[in-house]
Amino acid sequence: MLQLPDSPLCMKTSVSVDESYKLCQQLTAKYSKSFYLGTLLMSPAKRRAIWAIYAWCRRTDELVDGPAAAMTTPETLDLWQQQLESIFAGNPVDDFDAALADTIKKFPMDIQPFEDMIEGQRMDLYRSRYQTFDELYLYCYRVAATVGLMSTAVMGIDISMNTAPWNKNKPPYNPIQEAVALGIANQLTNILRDVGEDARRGRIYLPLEDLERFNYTEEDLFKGVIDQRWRELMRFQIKRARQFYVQAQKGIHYLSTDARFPVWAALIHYSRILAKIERNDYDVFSQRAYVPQWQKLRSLPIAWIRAQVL
Ligand SMILES: CC(C)=CCC/C(C)=C/CC/C(C)=C/CC/C(C)=C/COP(=O)(O)OP(=O)(O)O
Repeated sequence: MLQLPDSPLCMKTSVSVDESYKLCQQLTAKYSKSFYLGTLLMSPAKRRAIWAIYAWCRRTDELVDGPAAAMTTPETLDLWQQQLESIFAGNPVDDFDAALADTIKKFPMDIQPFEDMIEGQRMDLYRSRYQTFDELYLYCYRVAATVGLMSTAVMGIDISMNTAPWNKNKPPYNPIQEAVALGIANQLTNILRDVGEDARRGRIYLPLEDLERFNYTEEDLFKGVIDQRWRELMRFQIKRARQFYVQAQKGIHYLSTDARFPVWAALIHYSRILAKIERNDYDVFSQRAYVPQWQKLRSLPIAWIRAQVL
């Protein structure tokens, strides 16, 4: 279980910045093997920054999704927000924060996506249904697109992609919409993969308006009914997620050269989960759409080629 301070603002970091990065690295490697491998393809400075961001996001998520989540109240998130402000003011509170405070100094970024992510976790505290796709989009924006914005600030953009002679006076194109789209696509994929697991916790992330459109009820979902209505509903959801992947792809060549390969690798890997759901005939109730390690490895050369030519 992750260590979260009881009374965060009273604590002080007891480790050096390097040790703090090490803690963030270990946490990243422990919780997300493939994400961690992706960061190894980046320059040392950027990869450390991504570990610091990942550690903060994971700890935020853990507050409402982890083993101690039953103890989390809105006040816990208020304290977490204050701790965030303290990090941004250059006063790290606990041992993981020192790395993030250093990252913010080296890669200037806005506090807004971090605050938005806390708001997203707050939604998980009081909501277990989303009526419309717009409502779900807001949730996905807060818990996942924010990660895209934070990471893009670290990965940086490639000025040479942006400076045709006739564009010299224009600011370089920053692929913010595309970064947001990848976060949304990833989160929608996650939601589709985890329908069964979420239902067992009484949660439905699929918009209820979509259930209604395909004449599929909440009760059907809790029973795990797989029929023509369900398959049509899932086809619709998968198509929507893929549209966000397509939008995201268009932004990758604006990123700095060393970031393109890991981002392509992550995009290909995550979108494969959708194909896996199709291959499982849309059964997301009794099996988890899982992409085996050898398939992840197989997509690396494809990702590499795309990063060079697209
Ligand atoms: C495309 C452009 C221009 C930039 C890229 C910007 C990036 C990196 C976007 C990706 C953002 C991202 C990683 C969002 C997180 C989404 C998500 C659903 C994470 C799931 O995390 P885990 O819960 O650890 O997943 P697993 O359960 O699959 O391990």
